[in-house]
Order: sequence, then C-alpha cells, then structure tokens
Amino acid sequence: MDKTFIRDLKVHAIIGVYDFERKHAQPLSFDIEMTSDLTKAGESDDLNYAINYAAVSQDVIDLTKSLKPQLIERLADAVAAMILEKYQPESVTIRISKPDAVAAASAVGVEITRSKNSQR
Ligand SMILES: Nc1nc2c(c(=O)[nH]1)N=C([C@H](O)[C@@H](O)CO)CN2
Repeated sequence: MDKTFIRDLKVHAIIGVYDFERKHAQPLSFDIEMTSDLTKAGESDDLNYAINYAAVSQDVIDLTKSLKPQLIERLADAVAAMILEKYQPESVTIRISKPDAVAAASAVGVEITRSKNSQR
C-alpha cells in the first residue's frame, strides 16, 4: 500500500503525569505514516486526491497543544482517531517521542497503528 508520511514534526506542548510537567510545555516529535492508494493523485496531479501532509501537520500541532494529556498513549490515540476520521487513510501509524523525559535516554515514547477497521 502507498504511504504519505510526516517525519520529525516538532511540537511544544503540556504533557505528562508529574506536577512539574504540567507547568511548562516540553518538546515532542511525531513520525506519522498514513497508508492509502495514491494512484489517482499521481495520475491527476490534484491535491484533492492526496492526503495533504501540510494540513495533517497543522491539525496534529493544534490537537497536541489543546489536549494537555497525562499519558503519551492518550495523545497517540487522539491523533490517530482524528487522522482516521478527517483524512480517511486505510491505516495510520503514529510514533511520538519525548526527548527530554528520561535524562539517560535520547528519547522515549510510543508507536501505535490504527486502521479504518479497528476504529471504535
Ligand atoms: N508508558 C508511559 N510511561 C510514562 C509516561 C507515559 O506517558 N507513558 N509518562 C511519564 C512521565 O510523564 C514522564 O514523561 C516523566 O519522566 C512516565 N512514564
């Protein structure tokens, strides 16, 4: 299946379980892959048949800044649900990294995959 991807989308947002994390925004990085058939987009040269990665990026930034979740899992779930509903890919894989969360690690985070069929 064809893929549209967004790599290392950087967002500063409030996220975390601990009190100190709820006071200041911290950096997050998103890697997103959306599977869909891109044949029509390629044949027509028309953005309407593609998944607009610039629009997806802005929606991810807006949702991340407004959600203020405790868990990175909650954020991943919300972003996946938004993308599936609004952009209708066959599936979406979201990897979110928190580079400042664990001092001894370059990043920690989660990766989830959700598909049309697995939508609640
Ligand atoms: N699986 C998870 N583990 C942890 C999370 C999380 O969101 N998912 N969050 C934290 C804290 O907020 C952490 O980032 C501070 O170091 C701990 N573990």
